[in-house]
Amino acid sequence: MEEELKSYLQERGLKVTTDPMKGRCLFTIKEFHPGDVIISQEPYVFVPHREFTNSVCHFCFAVTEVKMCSACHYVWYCSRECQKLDWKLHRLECRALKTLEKQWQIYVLPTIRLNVRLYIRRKLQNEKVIPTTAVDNFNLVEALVAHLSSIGADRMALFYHMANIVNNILPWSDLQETAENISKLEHNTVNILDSEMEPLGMGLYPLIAITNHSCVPNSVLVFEGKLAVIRALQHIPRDSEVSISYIDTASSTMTRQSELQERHSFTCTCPLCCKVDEFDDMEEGAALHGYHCMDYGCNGILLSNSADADFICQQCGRARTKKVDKKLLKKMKSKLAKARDAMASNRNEEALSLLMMHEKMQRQLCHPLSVLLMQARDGLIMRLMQQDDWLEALEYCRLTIPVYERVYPGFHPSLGVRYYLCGKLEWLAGEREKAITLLTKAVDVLRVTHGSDVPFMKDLFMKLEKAESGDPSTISASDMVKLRRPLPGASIKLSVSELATLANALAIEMSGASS
Ligand SMILES: C[S@@+](CC[C@H](N)C(=O)[O-])C[C@H]1O[C@@H](n2cnc3c(N)ncnc32)[C@H](O)[C@@H]1O
Repeated sequence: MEEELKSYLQERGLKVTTDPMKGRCLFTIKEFHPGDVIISQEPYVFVPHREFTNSVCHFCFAVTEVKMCSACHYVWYCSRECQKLDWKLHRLECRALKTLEKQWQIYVLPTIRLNVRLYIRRKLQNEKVIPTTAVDNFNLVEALVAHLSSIGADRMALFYHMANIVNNILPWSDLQETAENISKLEHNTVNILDSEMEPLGMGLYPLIAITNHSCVPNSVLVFEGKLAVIRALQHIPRDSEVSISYIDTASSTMTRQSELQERHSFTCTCPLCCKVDEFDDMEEGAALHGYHCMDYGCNGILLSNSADADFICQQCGRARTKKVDKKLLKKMKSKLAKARDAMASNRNEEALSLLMMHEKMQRQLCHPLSVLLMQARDGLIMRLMQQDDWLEALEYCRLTIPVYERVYPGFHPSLGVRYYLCGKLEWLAGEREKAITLLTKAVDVLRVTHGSDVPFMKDLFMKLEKAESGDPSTISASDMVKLRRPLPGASIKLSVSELATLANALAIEMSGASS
């Protein structure tokens, strides 16, 4: 099988090498050009995220009307075809889930299902019920990193608890092996994103998982349904390492480094991370996470040379004292708390107006290129779009463009998707020329990241063509997909709410055991 894999990769201009720091690496043995597909793979196992359980087909990952499996009530399909295609695997899963004792039913979370499916798929491949190929076999899963030695005792206890849940669903599973697999899944599973880079679910792609991370990657991971595709973002000469980004790169070097260490158990030494102590890197961090100059006409970056010193604008020399900021921060916290209260009791108008006030205060505090401000505006755009307030959403969307251009430079899917959204909003606002400019920019970026053949791109090409010909039906309200915050493209951890549910279950079980 190893030889088969080698020749599979060779045919695609690739090879696997090993590096003492990174482990396995994916290398090119031919050159690739921007937009070229480097490698693609169907998932070994995959499940939708909890919030999409009943809006995404559990087999083809289409976001559409789905029907529940009437036997287990856990799995949903868009058609009889999808149900049939999944049946070999789901048959065992279905039998296990429908006989599951009631007290265990609430723990059938996506991460647990992923493990259950991993077990079943391996069993079925061992029994030759499901065929194996060079790129679809459990050996590839076995070769993935698990970082068991760097897992803390608390986390390991949680993995064993999860393994216990899996064992209640599949009594023939092995506790230790499942706990180790959970760690493996944590380090290698990726978020499956839709074309607008919205996370729909998670999948394990053992071949794709050989690709290492860089904060300045030469490639990008995108999805066509559940098919994972790695595309070149630039010219990649032969004998180069293929890299993708595991995280949202819109953050300072220190933030990126701690996220990579915490979530992926390594220290990044990419060209951007190597600059960690340099002045340029500090300035960049201060723009992304720092304060606005007290002269609101000045866009200088503020730096402080000690913990209790004022911040000094590097452009005009004005100082910003921390005392003033404390007051403003207190006001902002209170607005945010009130907005959350309003959201919790569905007082949406009130929540929106509080969030707008909060954003205004944030403008006084944050540098115009701040990612915090950008994220707050993304949240507002989403809320305004949910209320079909296209004009107000456009105002905020325009403000985010320079920040997106800075934090997602070059061919970045998030930038392309943002140009697309802003272009659609400009069209709805009657700004034809601006819309065409933005849709053209979207095409330029997304053609490289997504390729030209996917339905999403065909739709964009058609919209641009219609806009250029002045067709009034180019974009309508139904084209406005509700925006959520894009998540990084690679690797998942258990979500906070999943962890809370499981930790709670663990506490209950332990108190039960001791009484
Ligand atoms: C999805 S795997 C990538 C393939 C991995 N190198 C292997 O041998 O299977 C992720 C793991 O690879 C390693 N890794 C990825 N990118 C790295 C980098 N830039 N520097 C050091 N280690 C890295 C880390 O151990 C990380 O947890």
